[in-house]
Amino acid sequence: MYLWNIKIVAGTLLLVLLLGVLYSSIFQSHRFFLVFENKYISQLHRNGPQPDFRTHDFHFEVPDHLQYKQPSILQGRTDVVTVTPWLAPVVWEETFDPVLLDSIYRPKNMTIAVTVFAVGKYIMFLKNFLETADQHFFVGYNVHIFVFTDRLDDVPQVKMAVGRQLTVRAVPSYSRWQEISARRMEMIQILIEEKLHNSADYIFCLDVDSNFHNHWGAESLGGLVAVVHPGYYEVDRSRFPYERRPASRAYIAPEEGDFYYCGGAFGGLLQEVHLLTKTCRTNFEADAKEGIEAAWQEESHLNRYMWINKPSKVLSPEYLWQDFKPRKPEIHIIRFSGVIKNYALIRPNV
Ligand SMILES: CC(=O)N[C@H]1[C@@H](OP(=O)(O)OP(=O)(O)OC[C@H]2O[C@@H](n3ccc(=O)[nH]c3=O)[C@H](O)[C@@H]2O)O[C@H](CO)[C@H](O)[C@@H]1O
Ligand SMILES: [Mn+2]
Repeated sequence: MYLWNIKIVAGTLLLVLLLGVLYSSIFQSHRFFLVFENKYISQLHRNGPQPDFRTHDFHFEVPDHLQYKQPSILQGRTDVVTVTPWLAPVVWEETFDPVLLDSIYRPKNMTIAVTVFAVGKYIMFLKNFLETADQHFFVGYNVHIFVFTDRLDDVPQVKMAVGRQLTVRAVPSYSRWQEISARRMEMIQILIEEKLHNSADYIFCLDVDSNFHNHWGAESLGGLVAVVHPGYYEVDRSRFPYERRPASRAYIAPEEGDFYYCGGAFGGLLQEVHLLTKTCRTNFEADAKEGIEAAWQEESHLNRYMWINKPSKVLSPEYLWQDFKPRKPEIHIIRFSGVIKNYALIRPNV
């Protein structure tokens, strides 16, 4: 009888122990999951409260009897890759027909918003940016350019074609160029929430120290649009200048990532760019609280975002070249390109 009691007590203890182990393992994994979610926010509130964005029709109707070159699935560019492994188009010259695209998109009467920051001495780049945009960027569409600057009196008067408008927003200046560049995410997020969500369809966020040289139009439209950086498309991903410290929310491991994308040009539908900017801003600020600034500031956070949230359209380096780089044979046209600049003369810090 005594032995029987000991067996019951031992059995009960064993059961309690097993339940304890089970409980703590579930609790721990749950907690780990929460910490992970918290630390590496890849995208905020896709299903949560969002501004009331415009709805879109993706109906591709063309006028009767429109004349254009016969499409082929056998002939076309063979020197470059024109689709990603997740089946997003990669846009290169000669992969699209601008006449056909305009006949689809122009009747939709959409508005394309553009953000461009000209803080401190970068105001010197604004005139050429605006003038060349008028000549090459979405010609014939409604284009609304938002200039963010701390030098309101120095914004140049530039004549713009019918259907195009410019709005100037005052922004503070920061003492470090890294901060000026990175804070763009926050300001674009706020612009979309306050003003754009129901008055534009697509948005492109561009560097001011760049000029347009050739057509940039409807072929670039997509849900989430990224540009492959001209300096890294021939480089193994382990050598991309991604943020490599695991402590940062922009971290990407050497064997991870798709392309190295530019911080100087990205865009897409307003709701997509809203999520991107909000997520990058949140992660940038959370890193800053822990004393970390990613290797290339918001560009590093953008690269992590685009790795997790694959862009639906990828623009080739034709869409952001660099003037100091000799043109490569695969680059048949340069549409937009960064000017050569003297960093020591124009940045507030070195
Ligand atoms: C071509 C490209 O992808 N460029 C990116 C690259 O370096 P960049 O050398 O192109 O950076 P940058 O000096 O052009 O700064 C980015 C942008 O911030 C604005 N600005 C900057 C400093 C200043 O004093 N005033 C001012 O207005 C301006 O719009 C400028 O174009 O890495 C940066 C990381 O931080 C940004 O992601 C840039 O977009
Ligand atoms: Mn730049």
